[in-house]
Amino acid sequence: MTAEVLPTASNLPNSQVPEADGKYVYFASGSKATYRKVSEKPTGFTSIPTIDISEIDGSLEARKKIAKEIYNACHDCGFFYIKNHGVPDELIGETFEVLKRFFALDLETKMDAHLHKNPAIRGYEPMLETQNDPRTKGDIKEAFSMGDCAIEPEQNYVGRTGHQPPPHITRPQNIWPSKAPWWREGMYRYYQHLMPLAAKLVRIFALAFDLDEHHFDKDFEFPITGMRALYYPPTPVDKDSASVGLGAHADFSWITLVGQDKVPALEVLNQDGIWIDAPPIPGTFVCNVGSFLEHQTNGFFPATVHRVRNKTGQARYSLPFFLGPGPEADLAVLDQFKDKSDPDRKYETINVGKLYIKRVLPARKKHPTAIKYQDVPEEDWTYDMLLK
Ligand SMILES: O=C(O)CCC(=O)C(=O)O
Ligand SMILES: [Fe+2]
Repeated sequence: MTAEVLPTASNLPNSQVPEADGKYVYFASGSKATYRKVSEKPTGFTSIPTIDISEIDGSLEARKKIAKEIYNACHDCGFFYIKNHGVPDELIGETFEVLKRFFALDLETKMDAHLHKNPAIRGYEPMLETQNDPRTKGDIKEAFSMGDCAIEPEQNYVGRTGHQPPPHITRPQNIWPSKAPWWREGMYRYYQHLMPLAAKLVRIFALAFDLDEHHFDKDFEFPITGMRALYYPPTPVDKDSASVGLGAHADFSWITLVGQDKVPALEVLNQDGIWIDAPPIPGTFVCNVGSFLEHQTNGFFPATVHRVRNKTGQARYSLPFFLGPGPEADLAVLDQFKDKSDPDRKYETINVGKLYIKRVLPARKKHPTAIKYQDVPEEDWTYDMLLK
């Protein structure tokens, strides 16, 4: 699934965007803009499978069955829904109520936790602050991100890892609004349920690859996580308008688990350049492969491109949970994928922390961390720049 690379979108006047003739679709890949040709004879996926994982704690045989289904879905589509995942519906419903309450707060209360105040580039982001698609004015959404932090007590670092946090981590990687303590509580309640579910899925992936179930445990001992609360106001979307909630992109994760409230807006790009809807299905999370897992499978599991366009006239809320290996992990292509899939790919081992920083810093050029290190050449960037 390689994309045809054309001139970057930012260099093109709108009238010349190749997508306008219906033959190409545009998306962001890493920090680059690129296009995919729309197939004349479609053969790609037309819907996203739903996988029942009720037996995720069951017998080895039952878990291998789930693993097989996930394997097929990841190869065919890069996306799948999971149902019977064990996270209570009430908890999910309550969490979305907390999201609505948070985004309805006055700007000043939210800006107290603006992500420019945090070196790890987490916290609150007001409307139009990111721009996944350079042809637009920016992404029409508000967001709040938090994630792994070795020293926030809620994350029980010592209990989970059996050792003390690294001594160089002296300040929290998350930032919270001082006037809304219930926000931190609500986000953590959900996080505490998603984290163990994500860990179980990592073991299912090991089974899917016919590896020891614990094969990836070391890389995920204290993984990089990101949880991003999102609010998309309704936007007018017509054929000629490029207005989007979140521009087309592939995720920078190993896997992502997205909780969606009731309003549909997520669209997934298939191999033919056709957008397939991924509406909310009650009681499910929609999951997708991110670029780390794509790398380890040599592209056999694609990090499928997706975008959000809220055309419904209603407010939409969603809550992706991004899981990646720990920053120290070095990811090689798994042996079984070396002769499969994309022959042009390089099999080099990638370091998670190094790749992570290369992805997040260029996307936030005005962030104080990006400014602080602007004269440092990219090859010298380290993950620890986000911790100081
Ligand atoms: O809002 C959604 O449904 C998906 C969000 C997403 O793709 C992302 O944050 O990477
Ligand atoms: Fe995404």
